Amino acid sequence: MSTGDAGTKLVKLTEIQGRGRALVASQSLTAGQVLLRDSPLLLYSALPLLHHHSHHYCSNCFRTLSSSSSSIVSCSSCSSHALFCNPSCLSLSLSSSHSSWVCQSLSRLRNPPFLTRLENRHELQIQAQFLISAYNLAVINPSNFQILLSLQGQPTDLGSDSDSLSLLHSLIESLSPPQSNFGVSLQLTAALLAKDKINAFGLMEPLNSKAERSVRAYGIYPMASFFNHDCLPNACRFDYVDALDRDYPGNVEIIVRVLHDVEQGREICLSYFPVNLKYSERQKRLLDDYGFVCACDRCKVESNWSDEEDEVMDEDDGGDSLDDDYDDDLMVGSGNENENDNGVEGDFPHAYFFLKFMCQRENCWGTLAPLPPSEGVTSTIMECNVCGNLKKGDEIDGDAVAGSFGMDN
Ligand SMILES: C[S@@+](CC[C@H](N)C(=O)[O-])C[C@H]1O[C@@H](n2cnc3c(N)ncnc32)[C@H](O)[C@@H]1O
Repeated sequence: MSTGDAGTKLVKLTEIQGRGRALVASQSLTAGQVLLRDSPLLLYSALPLLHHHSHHYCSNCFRTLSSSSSSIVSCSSCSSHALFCNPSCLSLSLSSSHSSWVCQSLSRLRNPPFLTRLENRHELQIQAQFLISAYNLAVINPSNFQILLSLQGQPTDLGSDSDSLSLLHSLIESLSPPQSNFGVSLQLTAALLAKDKINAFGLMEPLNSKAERSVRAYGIYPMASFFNHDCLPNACRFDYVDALDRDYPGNVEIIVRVLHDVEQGREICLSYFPVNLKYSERQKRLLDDYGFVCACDRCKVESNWSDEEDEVMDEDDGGDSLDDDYDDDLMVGSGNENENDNGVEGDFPHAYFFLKFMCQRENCWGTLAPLPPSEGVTSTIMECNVCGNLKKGDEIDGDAVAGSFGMDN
């Protein structure tokens, strides 16, 4: 686990009543500042077991393999199912994520009778790959496995799908995981799946011509797992999968940056999904997937909205979008008596957040954060954490944004 500046912890772990463990700023932070760089405890593929993709990734670092590269090597046992950028990725992986048990287990899952049980069940195939990585971690790195077990998530968080749990556990048992101090049990499998459900981050495919980005791999990050959720977050996370041109050593690290200045002692929160989702959807996802009722400032305001107002968030393109007309109606001075000092209507005080921090590219819905400050001076360039777009961010008054309702400055 690593934090932003060399040797300096910019966030500290604390306990907040009703929210569990949380990360708070241990000093004041400047907009765009990197407060955390985190490497995964474990990583696993988001692709189905038998995928027919035109391109492949390194099974160790998940970098795209270029067909013209002469350094690509494969696992001698499962050959083209596990390719690696170069011999060092291969040798690292053979003693860690692609141990002989993982290799044999994935090979068995790709064939009957295992595959038959998982056929057309994409989600179960991904969960099976997670469980193989997790039971492998228990053997190759017991202390990291212990950290995984200490993360939030109890079997009860899995909901009522006991059939999937039984199926996945019986698959794992029949793959005979190697002996570890933790054993193999239905309770452990259920606990692991709950940790995964609550804490996994998706590493996205870089945006290409497709309108939607897909997930390439999932990772569980020891420190980033402590960020709580807010529907108007003050930080967002970036990954730079396949990036070549950055000061960025790992392909699978995640980097968290603050959106605006944050004072010492403030909790740092991410949004667990795109910020444009409407109130009812956010509440449902947070309750179903994360087991809590969100009472953030934005939810308090939107809980008073009528169904029609909430629905407007979901109109246009048939998606979960804040449509352009809606922006105009609510943001430009309309002479409404509920306007506050910033010219923002009283029933939509977070309008500035959307203008300043939501990517306006079609179907993107990413969050914009300033590039890291240089010598303490905030950058005027905003970077989208989904599409990577860079845009000049000074058209909107930053003080008005920070001063608007629900934002900590
Ligand atoms: C990724 S973990 C975050 C760290 C967690 N608080 C812990 O103690 O490890 C997600 C869990 O934190 C809790 N949580 C996150 N955001 C919250 C919020 N805004 N209000 C209450 N609980 C929250 C929920 O239990 C959720 O399932």
